[in-house]
Amino acid sequence: MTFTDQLWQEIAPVYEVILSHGFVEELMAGSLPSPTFQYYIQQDALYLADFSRALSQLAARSANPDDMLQFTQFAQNAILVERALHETYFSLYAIEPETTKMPACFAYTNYLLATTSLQSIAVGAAAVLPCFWIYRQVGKYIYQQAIRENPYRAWIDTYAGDAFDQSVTQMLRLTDQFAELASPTERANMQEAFRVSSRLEWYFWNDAYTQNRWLV
Ligand SMILES: Cc1ncc(CN)c(N)n1
Repeated sequence: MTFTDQLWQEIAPVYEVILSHGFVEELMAGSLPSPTFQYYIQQDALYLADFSRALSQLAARSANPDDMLQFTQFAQNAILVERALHETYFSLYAIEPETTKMPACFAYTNYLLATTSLQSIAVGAAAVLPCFWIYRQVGKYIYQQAIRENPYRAWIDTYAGDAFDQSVTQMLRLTDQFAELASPTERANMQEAFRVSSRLEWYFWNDAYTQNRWLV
């Protein structure tokens, strides 16, 4: 069993509650209210800018030029590919970008930036891995079940598509390589980082579903 297989096994319960979350179920059925999706897409635009920054930090800190190139490509795609998806929905709904990060987005982006700048590259890679892997799995799961005329079809096709699939496979390979070189303590820190980000993925969808705002 690879290291990343072990990571997935540990967060399997988190993945199960993500799949049964109202946001994912309603997105799949095409019945998710558009204000819920608008909140999500506005927060996600803020998230992606920092996600890309976190990947750029991993690129800058890489000793190996191939790793540097790989992280740079991931950082670029987060802006180019996923932003194009966002722009589709921004113009469809005629909404403006949001400037305030709500609690889950705030927690998640700060966690990614802190981890990729202050921890080892291996731990930083484990922290960003759920952003790739969980989205691919959720995308494929929804793709298999969703009706064709789904208003969220562009979102579904992006995350269930081949291009995203390939980047996830590359990210998994990189993480397994880092784990091979890591000490037992560092591997434990990688597991913890993967767990925390996986939980924050759930919170991100939950904030959108509940339209959560700062209460104080
Ligand atoms: C919150 C979140 N996590 C992951 C992804 C996919 N990169 C995303 N767009 N947004």
